[in-house]
Amino acid sequence: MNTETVTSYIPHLPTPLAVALCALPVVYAYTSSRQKKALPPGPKPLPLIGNVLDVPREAAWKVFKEWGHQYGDMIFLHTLGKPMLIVNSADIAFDLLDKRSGLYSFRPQFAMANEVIGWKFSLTSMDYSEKSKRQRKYMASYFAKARLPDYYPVQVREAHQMLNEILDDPNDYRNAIRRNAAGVTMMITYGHRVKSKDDEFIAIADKGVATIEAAGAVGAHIVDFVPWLRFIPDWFPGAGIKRLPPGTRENLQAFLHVPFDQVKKRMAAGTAIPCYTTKLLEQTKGQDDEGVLGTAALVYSGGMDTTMSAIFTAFTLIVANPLIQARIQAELDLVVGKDRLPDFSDRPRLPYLQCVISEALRWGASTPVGVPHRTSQDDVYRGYLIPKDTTILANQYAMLHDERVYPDPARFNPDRFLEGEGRTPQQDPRDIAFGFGRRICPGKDIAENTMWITIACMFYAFKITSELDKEGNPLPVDLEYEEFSVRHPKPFKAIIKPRHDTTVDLIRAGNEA
Ligand code: HEM
Repeated sequence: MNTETVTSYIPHLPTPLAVALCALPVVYAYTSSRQKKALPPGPKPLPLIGNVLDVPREAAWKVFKEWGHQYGDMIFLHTLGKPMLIVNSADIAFDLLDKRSGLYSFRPQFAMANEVIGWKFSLTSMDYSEKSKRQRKYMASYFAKARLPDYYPVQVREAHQMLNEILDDPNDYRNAIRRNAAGVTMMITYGHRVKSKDDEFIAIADKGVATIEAAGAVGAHIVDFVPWLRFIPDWFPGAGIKRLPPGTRENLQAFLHVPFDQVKKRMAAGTAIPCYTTKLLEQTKGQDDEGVLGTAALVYSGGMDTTMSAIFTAFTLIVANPLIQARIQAELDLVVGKDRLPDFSDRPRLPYLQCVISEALRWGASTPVGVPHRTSQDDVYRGYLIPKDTTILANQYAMLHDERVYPDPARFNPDRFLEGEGRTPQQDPRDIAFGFGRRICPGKDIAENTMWITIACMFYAFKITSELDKEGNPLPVDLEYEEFSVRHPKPFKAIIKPRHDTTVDLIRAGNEA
């Protein structure tokens, strides 16, 4: 399954906007005591159907950003008996989701995805609780900053293999980049080496991740609003309301169990490669296999498509801006020299490349509305009531393209983050792009490292341009996105050539090391 077709339903980001798009809307009813406080502004709801017709079906984050000019940075919508607050500014997101995270760390619940298909195992769909805290701890300990150097060798090896694959078939560069990211994920999670893009475990994982598609627009199913309907057996007349494409549940179960069971077998045989799953199984001593299995699957389902999106944004923008590419390469040549490929030890001496990575995370806004949060109690903020059970959409796209914070936001300009010589770098986009508070992305640093080594190796080794016109000039790169809950820049044909005579030998030698 091609990832691009899967992105709209990545379970990590369960098409949150669909909440506002579905049938059976009911305008939220407020108790008289709450009515004393005003709700934040927003488009006027219609009787019965609330704001359902107001919410655009495509790239709603862009429209929400525009609405900000009319309603401000907090926009309230009435949908399906579930109120929704769109937050357009980072300052408000920090105030609510970080500083008041005790009230803002639940998740909205979607019965079709969670109960009927089976995604309730996923930390992303769990309310803040002892269970979710425990699972976050598993991930936080394994992906803690101090442990990240342990994973450098895997990330470097996979990046080197990617360079070889691109040398062999430059036209298939996207699959080489994808195999590289999948290779890192599978090795770190299950100790499984991905040798080719046709790897069996990747096929199982992709099919598993794709099962969330069966939820359609999450919220588009009646079980999302009448959750007890999920208990009706499939044979019961009318149970078609929750019928799934054949194989959906099985594919999800295979994704959860096949790689996990293999690790267990290898552990029993003493042949397991140390990885997330072995470490957590040893640590939990059979007391929480479900938590280990679920969080292991989340490393793939939550981390793959998002990391790919960020890498492809950086790749596309660097190719689209030849001067930026030349600057990256000049910096790499100076620091790395001509006799080896880049390594993590070079990173502190490559400040411009770091600015490019940060700017790609900003510009691409991979997860434009993050993963929705939900309030566990009523709150009052800036004089407005934010009722209990309000779904909070942090509009990261609007925050990362906020002209008050990032002047000329549509321009890809890594210089915004340069330090020194009297400069004041603009707000670090990593504080926004990975979410907020108690639910902040636990994979943010490992994701950035995979992105960094991939881009460093790619542009150290290759000069990359877009297709040429008849006069031999590069054609402009299409900078449009496929707009899903994980956004991807559109694929384009690139011309990829080794930069120096010696580069081919370096790449081939890198693969053998
Ligand atoms: C560039 C890559 C990535 C981006 C942009 C990204 C973004 C995000 C965002 C915005 C959230 C929601 C945070 C919130 O609720 O406020 C999130 C949650 C999460 N991410 Fe990532 N992520 C990336 C990579 C990864 C990786 C590599 C992993 C696994 C190692 C991962 C695992 C998770 C998990 C498990 C959650 C749910 C946390 C929870 O619900 O408590 N992500 N991510």
